Amino acid sequence: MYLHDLPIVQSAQAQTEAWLRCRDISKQFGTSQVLDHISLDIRKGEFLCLLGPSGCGKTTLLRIIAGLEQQDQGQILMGSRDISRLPPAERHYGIVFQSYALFPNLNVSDNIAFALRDSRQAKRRRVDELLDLIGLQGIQQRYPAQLSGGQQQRVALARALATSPSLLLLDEPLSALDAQVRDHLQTELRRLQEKLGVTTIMVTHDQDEAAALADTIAVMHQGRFVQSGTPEQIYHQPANRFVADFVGRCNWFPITQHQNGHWLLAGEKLELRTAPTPSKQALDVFCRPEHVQIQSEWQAHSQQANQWMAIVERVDFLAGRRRATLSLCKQRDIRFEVELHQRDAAYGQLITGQMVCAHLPPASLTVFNPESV
Ligand SMILES: Nc1ncnc2c1ncn2[C@@H]1O[C@H](COP(=O)(O)OP(=O)(O)OP(=O)(O)O)[C@@H](O)[C@H]1O
Repeated sequence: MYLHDLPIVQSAQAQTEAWLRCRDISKQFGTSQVLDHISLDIRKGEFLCLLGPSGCGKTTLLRIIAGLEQQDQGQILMGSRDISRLPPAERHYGIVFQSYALFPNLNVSDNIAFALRDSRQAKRRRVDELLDLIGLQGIQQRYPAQLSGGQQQRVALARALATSPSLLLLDEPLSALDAQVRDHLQTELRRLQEKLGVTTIMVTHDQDEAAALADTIAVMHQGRFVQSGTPEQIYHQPANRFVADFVGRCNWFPITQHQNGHWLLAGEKLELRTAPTPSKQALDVFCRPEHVQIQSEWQAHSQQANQWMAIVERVDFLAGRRRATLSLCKQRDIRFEVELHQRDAAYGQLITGQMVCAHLPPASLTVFNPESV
């Protein structure tokens, strides 16, 4: 399947000409099909994240693009040039791996200058320029063991950028860092990528990281692309249940169809924006926690559709937000999450044991075809 065949409408920007194209790539290790006829287009200057769970084939695809692994089938094209058989060194790509992979016996300066073939003076100038770019001046003489994880990863980035590569390939470059350093480096990485305009493909299994960095996220599942789009498209219009579950927190409400055609949740009529195709089997309706609205019992408007009384069972505090688990009074085994910010009127009602009225706006509800992934 081609990314442009996938269900999300691509942005106008994404329709401009592809700079790098992977066409119908397949790869097997032994009997295991790791990449299954996948195709990918990337535009010049784009930041694309390959997002997916462990083992879905992200790194294998990145390694094939880098030339470190050979595909069984398919082509990699830069413009009209087929580079499928070109050795890695001739592709002139910069690569940063999860483990910093700095040479322990070389100092920062020599690590960064490793791939440069210039005069000693030109090398020194370039190293200074790169250290300036990544905000790490004055550590030229230090060895990797004398640097923090974040510093080592910045040096690895500087080394990858030293030869001004046409493509930057990043394999979970921030995942070994603690949360604060990772957040900071995410911002730095995006700033640097925009400043240099270097086309970038990053592998990650962290949806927040992908959302913070990417122009385009391509979600992978079992060696295939299941959806591609902007972070907002992927989050708000997931193409199927797998994507919905993978890119954020979800509520799944079981619904059944009444003989008169209405859909029911816990025995009450549920209004949906788009009615699912009639089904004998139970379906689940999907709603993000921040889309559930909470009203106090006495404020509830009796004419409003999609209201259920619910009990707050548990409340977690998350930096300015409350995330609560509730259950429907009519059917206590139907549990769901709600997320409210301090500025939301109902914030103070998310207290364990409190009875509240939960409203599920029809526009926030989606029912996926049960056959979708
Ligand atoms: N050289 C290899 N030989 C045999 N199997 C391999 C090889 N490289 C990868 N695999 C297998 O291919 C599958 C996909 O691996 P890959 O590293 O591409 O996944 P991933 O999505 O990047 O996962 P992770 O996020 O855990 O790194 C895994 O089942 C892995 O064990």
